[in-house]
Amino acid sequence: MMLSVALRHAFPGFTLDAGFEAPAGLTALFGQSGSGKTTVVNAVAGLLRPQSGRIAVGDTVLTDSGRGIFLPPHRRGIGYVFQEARLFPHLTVRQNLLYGHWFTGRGRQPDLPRVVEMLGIGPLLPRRPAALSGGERQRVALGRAILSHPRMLLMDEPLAALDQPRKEEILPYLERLRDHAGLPILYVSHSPAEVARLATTVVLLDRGRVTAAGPVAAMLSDPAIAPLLGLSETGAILAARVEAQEADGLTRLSTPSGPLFLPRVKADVGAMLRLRILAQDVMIATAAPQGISALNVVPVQVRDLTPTGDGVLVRLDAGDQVILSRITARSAAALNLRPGLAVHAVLKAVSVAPGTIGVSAG
Ligand SMILES: Nc1ncnc2c1ncn2[C@@H]1O[C@H](COP(=O)(O)OP(=O)(O)OP(=O)(O)O)[C@@H](O)[C@H]1O
Repeated sequence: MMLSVALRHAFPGFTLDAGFEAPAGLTALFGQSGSGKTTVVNAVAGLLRPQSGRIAVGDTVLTDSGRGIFLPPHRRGIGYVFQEARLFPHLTVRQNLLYGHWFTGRGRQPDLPRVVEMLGIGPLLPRRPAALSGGERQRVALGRAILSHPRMLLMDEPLAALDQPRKEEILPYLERLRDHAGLPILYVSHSPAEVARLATTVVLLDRGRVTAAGPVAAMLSDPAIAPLLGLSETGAILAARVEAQEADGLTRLSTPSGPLFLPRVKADVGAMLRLRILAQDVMIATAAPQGISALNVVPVQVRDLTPTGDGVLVRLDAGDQVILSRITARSAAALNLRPGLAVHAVLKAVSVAPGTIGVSAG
């Protein structure tokens, strides 16, 4: 199942001219304020009829200006999750969950037990929304969206109204949805950390146009693209496998370029993790450093150097993965860094914050 979007719509002073494809998994629509994210979301939802364009999910055409097709919002089969969970206050959680199903279930059995289990909301079923925390409400809203048997999910900044602990509570459920729902999820976000943790595909919008799109690891490790998310947030993601929980509180991970050690990660041995390593937290050493406190020294090879605002972004090949490092131009010159040079990337164990570790499928 794939969402494909091609749109052109001109407002006075702003033209959206955007096309992208969102496969099953989570596609993050990322861009500055005013770049056109909401306009895309409204067009996909059927709240905006574009002057020209085509939007389809799999074989189902939602909008096709050429053929005069424009399905109304309630016939699009889209499950929505907004910033604020819009639950019915007078209904219990169970009734809220089944509400969408009554309208769109089309006779199918609701898969309530499976969804309740996936979202961990069993104990909440008899309660009303007023008796839930913000994070719990958002989990119920996710459940309601899934139980409406949608073709796709549309999430517009679903975590923006939550504080950090509440966000942490929801993220694992979003990961499960991403990996197990088998649906395209179009996810609007302002947050590079959320994109790095959740996205399978990233679509970058700038002034109404798609400036880059592709798989998350490639997008976040591309020195021409990554800084568009904000230079201080630039960082590659690495896939790693949990190898062991060690006695001194560290977790040993394996990557194609060797082991990594992190403060205890709550994950089972064998689990695959997605690590985010900010470019500003990576130092480069031309010789294997001795007598330093950093635990993680990874042998890498310089692929290229890209000047950025106030420094140089160095792309480092680590096995078949990429690490980005941001250093000063002076350091790059002093180390005589050049493509092909074998060096060591020094990562501080603390540079991988718990909030940016995600579990991913495969
Ligand atoms: N109905 C409208 N009439 C005129 N201009 C509009 C209309 N809707 C949106 N725009 C303009 O289109 C541009 C893109 O707006 P949009 O809300 O899609 O951006 P956004 O990326 O979602 O921004 P934000 O992150 O701030 O929500 C803005 O310049 C906005 O003023």
